[in-house]
Amino acid sequence: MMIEARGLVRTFKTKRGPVQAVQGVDLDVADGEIVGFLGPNGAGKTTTMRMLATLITPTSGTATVAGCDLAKDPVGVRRRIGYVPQSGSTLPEAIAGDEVVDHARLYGVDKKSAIAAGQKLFDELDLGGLWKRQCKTLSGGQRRRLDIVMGLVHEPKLIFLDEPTTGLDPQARANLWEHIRQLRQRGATIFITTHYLDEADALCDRILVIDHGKIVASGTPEELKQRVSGDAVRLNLADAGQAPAVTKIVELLEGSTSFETEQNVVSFRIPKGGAVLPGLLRSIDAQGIELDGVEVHRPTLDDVFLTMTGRSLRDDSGSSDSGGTDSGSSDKTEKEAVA
Ligand SMILES: Nc1ncnc2c1ncn2[C@@H]1O[C@H](COP(=O)(O)OP(=O)(O)OP(=O)(O)O)[C@@H](O)[C@H]1O
Repeated sequence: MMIEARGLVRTFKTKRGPVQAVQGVDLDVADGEIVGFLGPNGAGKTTTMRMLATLITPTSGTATVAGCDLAKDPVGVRRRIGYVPQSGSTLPEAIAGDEVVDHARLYGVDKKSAIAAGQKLFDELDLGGLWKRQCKTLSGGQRRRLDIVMGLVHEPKLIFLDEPTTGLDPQARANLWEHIRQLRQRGATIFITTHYLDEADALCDRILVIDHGKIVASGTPEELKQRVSGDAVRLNLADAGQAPAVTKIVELLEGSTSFETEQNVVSFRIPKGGAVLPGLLRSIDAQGIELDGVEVHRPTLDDVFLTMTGRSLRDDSGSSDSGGTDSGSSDKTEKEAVA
């Protein structure tokens, strides 16, 4: 197991009283997995990740990360991980390449290897030609990719990525996905938070959903989608008058729920909609009822979210870095802690 956490709790003291950001999280991440950590704003994702990356200490609970005990050997954990914070980790005045090399050297990489590894990553993440640029002159997307280079340059076996694709254009996102897949192929384990559900769906082997500081669901994207809502089926009837008869047939199907009729359309949800369809069509046909069309929609991760948390993840938070937390002030802490 690359990460094994039990009962992780983190409470923040604030002027308005304690904030229970993480309230007893158990999680396991196997070697070589890409695990997506999803949840609405303020759910506790960043706090959990920062605990696992040794940047803040848990109020209680235990964890083994990359083979080292989080409490007893935080230095061992730090040496084996890469962490790309939401808020970025480069200094505006610094030269991009220098930042990368300095960062790698903190992890014991010699200068020559650090330059070679850094420049290779620059090429792979479309930063070619920017090695000597001051960080503040880079575009937002370039700076984000520079953050990612910083997290990868020392070739960690476990990589924490906190919303790595926020602020990237679609092409850069796709490029980063490809890169993440390659990292996994080389044996790395990836723990990633994202607000983009399509990203989680396409990239992650497994997804953990957190809400109000607690894990509320865990599974492959496919399992989660099946478990929560089932497929949505819409039957277009040639004659709206047949809707009650069709509804009766549909209600008899095992696992069918959420029946709705709107004029000549009967809709419902059912697990594995594609598999029940042939039998259903035969039953409808046997009663002499004519259909104009049938649609089956697989549930999306957003459906999962809505069912699990009562909130949609598809809000506008992906388009800004706000998130409402202390991302500005955490910058320094993260840099110091890693150093
Ligand atoms: N340093 C802090 N001091 C006080 N409260 C904090 C601190 N850091 C986080 N919190 C609070 O803890 C809760 C969880 O925050 P966290 O940043 O972990 O959520 P998140 O799931 O990462 O959210 P987002 O998607 O917006 O980044 C929030 O209510 C947040 O305001």
